[in-house]
Amino acid sequence: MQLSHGETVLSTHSGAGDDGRHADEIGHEQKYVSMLYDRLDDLRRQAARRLATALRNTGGTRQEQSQRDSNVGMYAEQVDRYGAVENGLCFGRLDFHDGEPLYIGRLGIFDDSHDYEPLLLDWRAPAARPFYLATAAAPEGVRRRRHIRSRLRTVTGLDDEVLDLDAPRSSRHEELTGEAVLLAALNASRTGRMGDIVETIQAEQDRVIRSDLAGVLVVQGGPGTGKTAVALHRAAYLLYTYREQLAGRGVLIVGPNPTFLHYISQVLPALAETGVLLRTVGDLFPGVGADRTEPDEVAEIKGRVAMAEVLAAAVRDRQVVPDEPLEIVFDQERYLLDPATCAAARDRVRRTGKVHNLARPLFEVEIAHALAELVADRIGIDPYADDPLGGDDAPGDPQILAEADLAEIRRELHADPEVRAVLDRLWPVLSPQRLLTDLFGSAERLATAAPQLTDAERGLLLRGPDWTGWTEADVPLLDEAAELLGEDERAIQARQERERRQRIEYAEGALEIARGSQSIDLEDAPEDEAEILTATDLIDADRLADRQEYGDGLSTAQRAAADRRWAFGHIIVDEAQELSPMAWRLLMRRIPSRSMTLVGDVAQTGSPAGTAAWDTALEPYVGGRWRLAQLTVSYRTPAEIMALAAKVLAEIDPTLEPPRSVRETGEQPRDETVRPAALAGRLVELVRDEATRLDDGRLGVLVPAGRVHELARAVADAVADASTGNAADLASPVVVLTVRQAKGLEFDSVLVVDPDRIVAESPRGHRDLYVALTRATQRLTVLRATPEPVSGR
Ligand SMILES: Nc1ncnc2c1ncn2[C@@H]1O[C@H](COP(=O)(O)OP(=O)(O)OP(=O)(O)O)[C@@H](O)[C@H]1O
Repeated sequence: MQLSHGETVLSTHSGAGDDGRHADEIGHEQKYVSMLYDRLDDLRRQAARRLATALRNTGGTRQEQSQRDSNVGMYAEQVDRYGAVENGLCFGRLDFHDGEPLYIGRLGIFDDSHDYEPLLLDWRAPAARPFYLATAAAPEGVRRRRHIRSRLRTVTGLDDEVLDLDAPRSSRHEELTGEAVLLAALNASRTGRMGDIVETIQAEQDRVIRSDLAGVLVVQGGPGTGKTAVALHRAAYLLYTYREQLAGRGVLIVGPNPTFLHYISQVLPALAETGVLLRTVGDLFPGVGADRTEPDEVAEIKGRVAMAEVLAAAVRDRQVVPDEPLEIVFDQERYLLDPATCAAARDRVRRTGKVHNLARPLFEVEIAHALAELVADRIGIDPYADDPLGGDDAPGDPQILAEADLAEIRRELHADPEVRAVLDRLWPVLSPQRLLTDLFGSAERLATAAPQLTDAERGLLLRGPDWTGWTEADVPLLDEAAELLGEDERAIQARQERERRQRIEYAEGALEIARGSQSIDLEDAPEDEAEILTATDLIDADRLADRQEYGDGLSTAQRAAADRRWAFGHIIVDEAQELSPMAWRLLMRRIPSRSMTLVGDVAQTGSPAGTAAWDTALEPYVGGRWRLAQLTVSYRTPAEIMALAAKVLAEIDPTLEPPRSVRETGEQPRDETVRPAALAGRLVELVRDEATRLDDGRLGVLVPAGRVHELARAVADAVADASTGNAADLASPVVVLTVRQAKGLEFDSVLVVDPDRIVAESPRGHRDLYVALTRATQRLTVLRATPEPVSGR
């Protein structure tokens, strides 16, 4: 392994075979690290004990219950947090020219017997920053940066960098920190799950991670520059730095697909942050699972911003004025409600500016009023007469009496089933689902609501009568419709019930944690403590859930997930270039403060509805008020592979610069061409061959979408444990995916099959190929079925 660039540090490695001095140093660090683990154990026991006590406390006033509930949440979270940092608790040490050394780790531990001196600094604390930023040229007072390697609780090695321009240099790399540890991490076999990079965050990444909370930050970077890693560490950093501000509102991370979310799902828990909500856009309409797929061209139309107008028109279209007078039988008499009356009622209600469902009661009043006048006419009540009932002896004010009669008639009309049926026809209460189902199920409705689309486009939107379910592109439309319609009571009640169920789940989780702590701690807990811990059995999840209702939002993520109108404290979008204009609208509604981090690469846009320029996507929401950070170094893709990918990038846009690879492998990508009929056979041979070289790593086979079933079957027949599809198990040694499914993922070795077809399959085909070619950390093989070169189109 060679480095692509130079560096100004001295790197010494200690481990097996090291001299006595290193052994002493390892022994010294081991002592310190063991002391930290003892403290961690104390903290964990203390939190478990407090959780048990809080759980045992029942009764009291609502306010007391609420206080206890927040304690339950807080201690449960602490138990979680202390458990999460078990691996690699302390990974760094800074020695300064003056003063005491600082140890850096996954969380802060303080010495309560010595004025709360830090024993271990949280990596996110400002004082820990030189660990990531100090260089020989700008050492920030640091003399030596030490990476402490460990397995479980044992220190296994040390990597030191002396930040001294005059020190002997072991490499030429100018910009890397913790080079040896970094390269070890980059060369390690992939596991199918993303790991954290907290030990080796690089300076340009650190600046993004610690950028201010406010405003929109766009992080643009080529493949493998660590955008996803940075996005996740930024979430952890923001929660640490702005905990007060974010705890109640929560942080949402949006990713491109469920496989990707699964791939990254371990990172934040390993950083002891569990409260972040990970979702795809398709998950963001509570109660709807977007599990159907549809052709790209349909998704593209649904993603257009014009769909907002289409939906608004579709709602207006449901506020009906009949062509003919409507006959209503009330109290055995026939009445005719004429179109002009309906139109006047509709216009008056529209003018109030209320959204459709919330305006329906106003429309009811208008129509009941009009009908009541017809009824009054017939039975001879004259609201304007002095004595509407005509009797000389009628007591009281005749006008008041007339109004009372009219009000009574209106009430009866209101309750009358026939009148209600008319109201439902003229101004139906609609759910977003109903509006969309009716719209996409009717050519006439589409023609009325979407004159700006062509016949062919409307034809693409039209669904057959037995269509059920929703696609990802439907979700922003449902959300838009919900805004236009307003929520009716039933939806609110259903949501409250869902929230209650989630509180029960949360409470069950808290009880599990308490019981788990009980079994860990009982061995060495004094007897009375064991008493306290077993008290958790007395509380059931249902009761705890009821108490949570008045709690302070410790299940923020769950509450946010169930509430369409939740306003988050911060939103991070990964692969943000894939969002359609309608998806942007949805997300912006979830973040009125516009505190967002958007990471992506406009050169990798695969979705036809996605964006090719950040300013176009953001203009409608923040104008030009967003800041851009660029990541320029690729940690994933070795230089040899990047050189090949760069040719495809030039096809996409010759002005775009590929990222600089941080390393070379010395192995050129393989390129093979076979006759089309021989492709599947040769693929199987290559997969078998690669599988033997994999060691413990993973092979990704990336194929054209149009051939995925056929080629996945061929691979599955040839090797055991191959996985494929939207729910592919990335831990399998061999995974067969389309490029879309492989977005954001990486493998030790990658086989790109039939690149020409990948390019031909979509208008963004070159971008797809660029993504495919940049997924490998070690080896790349391109298998073609045509004689054309990869970049030759
Ligand atoms: N500072 C770092 N230390 C160790 N590993 C790193 C570092 N930065 C990035 N990596 C690793 O490089 C790989 C690529 O990172 P990541 O997936 O975040 O890149 P990306 O920019 O999101 O790529 P893509 O655009 O292809 O989705 C990952 O394995 C990640 O862990």
